[in-house]
Amino acid sequence: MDTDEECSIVLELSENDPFFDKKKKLLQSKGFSSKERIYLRCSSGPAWMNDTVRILLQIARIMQLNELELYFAEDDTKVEFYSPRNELEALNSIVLLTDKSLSSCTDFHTNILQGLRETILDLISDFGDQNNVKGVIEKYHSCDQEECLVEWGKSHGVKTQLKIAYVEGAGRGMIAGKDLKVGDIALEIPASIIISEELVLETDMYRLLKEIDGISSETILLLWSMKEKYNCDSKFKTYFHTLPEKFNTGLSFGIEAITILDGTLLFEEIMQARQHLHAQYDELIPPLCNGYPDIFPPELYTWEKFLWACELWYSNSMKIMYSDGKLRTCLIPLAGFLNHSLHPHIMHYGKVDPSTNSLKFCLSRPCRAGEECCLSYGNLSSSHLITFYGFVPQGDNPYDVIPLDIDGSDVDSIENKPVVNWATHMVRGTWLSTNHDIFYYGLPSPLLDHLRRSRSPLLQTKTFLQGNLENELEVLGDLTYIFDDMMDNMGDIDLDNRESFNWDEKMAVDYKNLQRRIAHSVSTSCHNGFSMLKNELLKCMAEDILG
Ligand SMILES: C[S@@+](CC[C@H](N)C(=O)[O-])C[C@H]1O[C@@H](n2cnc3c(N)ncnc32)[C@H](O)[C@@H]1O
Repeated sequence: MDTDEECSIVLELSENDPFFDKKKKLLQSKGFSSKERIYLRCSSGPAWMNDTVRILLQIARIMQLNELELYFAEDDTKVEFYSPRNELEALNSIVLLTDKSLSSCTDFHTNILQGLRETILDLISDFGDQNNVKGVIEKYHSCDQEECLVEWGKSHGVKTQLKIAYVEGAGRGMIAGKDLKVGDIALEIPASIIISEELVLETDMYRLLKEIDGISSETILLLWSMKEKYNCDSKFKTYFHTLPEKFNTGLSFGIEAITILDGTLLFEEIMQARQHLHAQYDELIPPLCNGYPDIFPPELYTWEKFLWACELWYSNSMKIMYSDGKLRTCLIPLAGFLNHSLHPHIMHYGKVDPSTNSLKFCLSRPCRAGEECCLSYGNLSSSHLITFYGFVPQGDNPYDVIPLDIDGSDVDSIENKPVVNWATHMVRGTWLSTNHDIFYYGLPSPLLDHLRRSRSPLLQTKTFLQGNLENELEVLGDLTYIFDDMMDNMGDIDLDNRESFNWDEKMAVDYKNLQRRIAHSVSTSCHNGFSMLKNELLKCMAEDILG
């Protein structure tokens, strides 16, 4: 921010950004550099604010891309939107920049900056309104246990603007008690009531477990929580009383649901996770119960109770950065009622504030009174959410990708242009793409470029020359083969008796339909591509004949 006559904001891509080169290239493709000074000139016409905001957002979006979004980001000026997460991060990053500038600018510039801030806040609000997935509140349930926990929390210093209620399809959730705006603290939890490894350090259990080679603090905490749940004198007994008796995650899927999943990515994910947990249980628990039954009473350390604790930690824990700079996996009473959304209100919550020694859940977008206030659990695919949390989020999940088992290593340069390497390749629903033109087809450019180069390393790509068009047809042919085969392997689902399905079978069917829809969209986009390419090839041949 300049303090002289010209008011400006500088957006700079950090050199420490792990994707600096890729983002710089994308910025350049849209006519920007990695450091852009944007002048805020109200004299430059009535549309200056909209024009300025559009440019600021274009740059901020690219700077805020994560790796997966970057893979699917099309180097095409038509693309204005990458993902809900990215949009909110980009808008919030501009608010942060204006706040910083406002704290150091002259009176002359205050109005301009405040005007810009208001405009961005309106955009954040509009973005939320357009994308709100309404949590339907089931008012008739009572939340006695939960109310006790709120009271217990308040007596330990919790500050909350949220109430607990039942939300259709998601169990309990947290609802705004009044209108909350960007930056407001919806919930504040003192570090003293967070369940972390610190609690266990002084116990006999810890002294024994720490001797086991390679045991993680997460595993120690998990074993501690299995016993603490039944400790009548536990400081956390009010918290443990509010936990469900059953979690219903993918880890507890029955054989029928698993059978439905045959041929899907989720099948592999659940099988691997279960094998891992069984191996861990067999290695750890019987020797502990046999050797130290006083500390590990066998009746508290059954396989079922172990699975319950695993599901608790997978679905309810958060990774928190403490003031000492250490990242700890924690259970956080009350915050554990916050549900996940693809359009979350709260995106940043993982750091203990050293000045208050508390964890603050601040809003990145407004939440109206009576609206469910949601978190982002992270950039997670539906298969991960089913396996470890037991639900499929509503709406289009940009992290639902199908990885492709092809060698990702690329040559270093082609046509004298440096090639940006990607170690792995993937696809997602092509309905998420805005560019279905020839040479794009709604598919990710890194994948297409890789397939083009591996078929024909020296061709000039994206040209209407016959050789290149034929190469494109072969690339799309390879992809169609992969995805038609995937759909065949998944088989059909008999949906006639869906209503009689159990919770796990329903989830399995929903997931299979999702993977099928993605594979089908890729196959359809390839077929549309074939038509475009064949038309161009015909034109090419006609021109050749006509000379
Ligand atoms: C941290 S807890 C949130 C509180 C939880 N609803 C409860 O009643 O205890 C995480 C669990 O909430 C549920 N959940 C969270 N977000 C959800 C969503 N968007 N849709 C459906 N269920 C959700 C899942 O069962 C998940 O394992």
